[in-house]
Parts: sequence; structure tokens; C-alpha cells
Amino acid sequence: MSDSGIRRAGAGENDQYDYIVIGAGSSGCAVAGRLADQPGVTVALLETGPDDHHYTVWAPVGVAKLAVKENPRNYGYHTAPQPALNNRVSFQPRGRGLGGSSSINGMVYIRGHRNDYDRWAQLGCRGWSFEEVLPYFRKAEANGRLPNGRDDAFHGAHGPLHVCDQRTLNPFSRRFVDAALQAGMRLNSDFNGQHQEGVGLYQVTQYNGERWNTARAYLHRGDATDASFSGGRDALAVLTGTIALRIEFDGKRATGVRVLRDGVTRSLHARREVVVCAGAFNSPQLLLASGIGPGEHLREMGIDVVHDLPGVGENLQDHIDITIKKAVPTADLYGYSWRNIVRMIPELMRYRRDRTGMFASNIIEAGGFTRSQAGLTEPDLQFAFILALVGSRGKNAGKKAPPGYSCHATNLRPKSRGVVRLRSRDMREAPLIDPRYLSVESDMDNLVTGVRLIRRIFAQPALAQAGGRELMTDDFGPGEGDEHAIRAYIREHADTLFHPVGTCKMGVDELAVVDPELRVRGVEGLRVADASVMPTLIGGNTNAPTIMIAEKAADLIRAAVH
Ligand SMILES: Cc1cc2nc3c(=O)[nH]c(=O)nc-3n(C[C@H](O)[C@H](O)[C@H](O)COP(=O)(O)OP(=O)(O)OC[C@H]3O[C@@H](n4cnc5c(N)ncnc54)[C@H](O)[C@@H]3O)c2cc1C
Repeated sequence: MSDSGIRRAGAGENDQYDYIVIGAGSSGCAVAGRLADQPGVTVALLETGPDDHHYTVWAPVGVAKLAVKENPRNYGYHTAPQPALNNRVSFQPRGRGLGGSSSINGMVYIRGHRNDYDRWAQLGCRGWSFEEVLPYFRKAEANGRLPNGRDDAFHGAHGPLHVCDQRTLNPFSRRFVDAALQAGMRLNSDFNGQHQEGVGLYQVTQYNGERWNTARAYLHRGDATDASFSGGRDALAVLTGTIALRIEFDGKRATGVRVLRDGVTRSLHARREVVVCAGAFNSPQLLLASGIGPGEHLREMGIDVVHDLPGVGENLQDHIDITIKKAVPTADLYGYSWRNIVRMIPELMRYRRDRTGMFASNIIEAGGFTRSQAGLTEPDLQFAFILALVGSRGKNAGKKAPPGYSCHATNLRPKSRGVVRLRSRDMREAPLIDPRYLSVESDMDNLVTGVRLIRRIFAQPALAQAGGRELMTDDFGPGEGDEHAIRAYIREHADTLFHPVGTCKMGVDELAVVDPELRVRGVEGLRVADASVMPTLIGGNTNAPTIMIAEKAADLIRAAVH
């Protein structure tokens, strides 16, 4: 692993590029890779963290190690204390290094509901309705399910992002799907097809049993050992260990980026544009540190105002989520017991031999979408069935959980809105993150329904026959469970599902940070293109939608010069 140092990559180490892309995460790799594929164009991709050539990244089960606490590939942020969560501080994993959060995420491939994008268009985001973004989802995707390698109405066969079914299905994932059917849900074999609702098996961003992060997809051209990091492209310089400290301006025009690398600070010049892809926490942080944001906050932090843009850092939205857990003493699930540890030895050999078995699993193989009440136009709850007991994270991580399973219920469209602000002008410091989870009381309501539905699914024969003991729900009492006790449980245990968005929102209103072409309003030569531009949270996991945004951004940027 190399955390610092520019690796030679085509365009090599220069002071000038046509485009400078900041952040090599889900979006940044895609934007930079696509731009660099144009003839005669040079691109620099700046990334604070290290490369992604590490077994914890490409072996899917590595997610259990990478996601739960701070490490060289995970910033491991923490929120401000959350009043509605009994003042708990929430651990916020964020990927650091090539691939960004796509290198540490759960690999679940979900696009959200078509209505989500139609709503973006209704909010004034012209060009972002479902029919208009679907071609970009398909362009990105190489779905292993397509017979004859031909695109169909919903899926792409030839994009750089591999999407496939799980190679080895855990028997408990099958049990979960059967139990949900027994509880009355319907089967859905493609959550990204015509309908989202139902229960089934998730497709994952993997290929041949290995994680397919965006670095592998868009930079390395599939080669896990790509020493150039750029897939050998002459036009693309991939600069790891390089932190963008601030965007530089000439008046209101972005002209380049001030960077810190190997302890040396210097400026890189962008002949055409700077594209910020630093994610929902760091993109607003970088704009603020560069003098773009609410004037009062900037002055308070001693930063010269380049442009007073009140929406920067506002509108933080995240999926709040509650988990029910059941301890089950079996070696088919993940957890710590002698039996489970012994089981892992042949599983490791199996993975090394043919990339199948328990090491090839993302541990989240099954799930589904449902409506918490009749009359809703689309599902408002998502389930994710985990083949382990979800343990503590962040500063509290480390306690070894026994084998078991868990199920998340996620409120897909919470109304609570939070904020990202600066604690310091220095980009090496963590920003202040305050999601204000459950600050709108009604955000709790569908989680209560979610808890009840999970327990109903757990009680069906397909899962109940496996035995085990539900944890921490004794207070609920019999049947549906006491609502007061369930609400208290949610306050004590609800947490993020890791999908922050919206802090540089796209739109046409006062608080919009970028316009529908992703240009930062009020300045020139600067765009934001990552999860932070989503005006509203989509109903599902956010990796595929972020990659869709990047694909569209690359087209918008290319179109601007023609
Ligand atoms: C633990 C976890 C599990 C998840 N599971 C799933 C899942 O199963 N399915 C799904 O669809 N989504 C999942 N997500 C969410 C999804 O991965 C994110 O929404 C998506 O990756 C966001 O992409 P991004 O490009 O906006 O940001 P990121 O991918 O986070 O990329 C931002 C990049 O910018 C870099 N950067 C930041 N600041 C600077 C700077 N100043 N200079 C240089 N570089 C900088 C960072 O190091 C990082 O590499 C998960 C996320 C996490 C954290």
C-alpha cells in the first residue's frame, strides 16, 4: 500500500491539466476515467488515501473489517451527539483511497425507485427524470445475468461496472427469503427492473467473486494489480496521497487546486474545469474551505468569501435504520466461536481456489422493499438481512459477537435534515457532521412498522426452525410488541445505513449549490459531481445512483466544450 507519492500515470506529474478531479471515490473514478478516454485531454485525479490493491478490498468478506472502524481506508468520522438518539454519537465510515466508499461498502447494487428521479425533475432538475437517467445506469453496468451479452430495457451488458448474482448463496439467505414469503411479501427477482417492491436476493458489484469498486471498473480497466492506477492511459494522472486543501480562484473563476503531498504544498492548474467528487461530507467541506458557502459561517471561520452560497453543507439527508438481531449457534453464519473459526479454514482455501464460499459473500445477500402502510405510491422501507450479528462500530468496535443473523429496516425517505460545517479551515481535520437523525418525529413511524415486520419474518417457520434467541427485545412483550418499548429501543439503537447525500444539492432554488448541469452556482469552471448533489435521498442504496451521476457528469462536461 502506498499512502503517499504520485505514481506515474500517463500524464505523469505536471502542474497543469485540462481537468482536475478531486476525490477518487465512487464518482471521481468514473468522472476521471470517462474524461481521460477523450483524445487529447489530460486529467489529474487527486486522492487523499492509498491505492486499493489490498485483499481486504477485493475479497468481499473484507467489508466486515474495513467498514466498522477507522483505518487507512476509512476516515471513521463521528457525528455530533444526536438528541433524538439519546445523545449518542453516530459512527460514520467513509472510504479513503482509490475507489473511496465503493472500496469499503456492502456492494449491494440498488438504484432506487423511478419516482425518486421523477421527483428530482419536478424540483427543477431538468434532465434527471428516471427515463433520462436510466441510460446512464445502463451505460455503467455489465450485468452478468444478461443472456447473449445484450442490453435489455433496464440493464447494461457492456459497462465497466460488473454487477452479478451472489456466487454462493448462504442457506440463511434462502431461509430469510422463504420466511418473508411466508409472512406475506411477494418475490422480486430484480429490484432494479420494472418493480422495486418485494423480497429477494440482492445483486452485487462483484466479478468472479471479487469486489468491483469504481477504481477497478474505471481506472484499472479490471486489472487488480494495475501499477499505474490509470489502466495505462497516457492522459490520466492518478495522484494518491494527495489532499486538496482548497480550490484556487481568479476572481470568480476556478483556476486550480492547492494540494498537499509528501509534506509539500503546491498548486495544480486546471485549464478547463475543476470537478469536486469528495463525497457528501468532504465536498461541502472543501467548498467551504475554499470560500464558497454561507458568508456568515465563512467569516466566523476567518475565510475570505469568494461567493456567498447559503446551501453549501445544508440539506444533509441520510438513511436512518434499526436492526433486530438473533443469536443462532451455527457455523453457517458469521461470528466468533471455535466452531465458526474452524469452519473458516476450509472456506479460506475454497476462496483461494475458486473465489466461492463464505469469503466471496458481502454478508448482505438478501433483502427487500415494502410499504409501511397502504396508499403509499412506492415502498418506504428497505430490509437488509445480515448473516451476522451487527456489532458495535467506531470507537466501541472490537467486541466479538457470537454467530447469528440481523435484519435492518431502513426509512427510505426521512424528513429530518442535517448539516455539515467546518470545525477548522484545515482540510486534514474532520468536518462537523450533524445529521439531526429523527429530529422530525414522524421519521420514527415507519421504523416501528419495520421492527414489527422483521419480527414477524423472524417468527416464520423457514427461519424459526433454525432456532436461536432474539436479542434485546424482551421489553417488547408478546405479539406485535408494545409501541412505547419499540420507540425506546429505536432511540437507543437506530443508526446510519451509510448513505449521506444532499449537502451540495442540485436545483434551482435559493439553497441549490449546483445547477442541473452540476455547475457551482455563482462561479465558473467548477462542478460538483457525487452523492452530495442529490437533492433528495433516493429509496435505496446510494452507490449505483452516485455512479450514474458521475456518468452523466462526464457527458455534461464533455458537451460544454463542443
Ligand atoms: C460502510 C458503507 C457501506 C455501504 N454499503 C453500500 C451498499 O452496499 N450499496 C450501495 O449502493 N451503497 C453503499 N454505501 C454507500 C455508497 O458507497 C456511497 O454512497 C458512495 O460510495 C458515495 O460516493 P461518493 O463518490 O459520493 O463518495 P466517496 O466514494 O466516499 O468518495 C470520496 C473520495 O474523495 C476523497 N477525498 C475526500 N476529500 C478529499 C480531498 N480534500 N482531497 C482529495 N481527496 C479527497 C476520499 O478519500 C474518497 O476517496 C455504503 C457506504 C459505506 C461507507
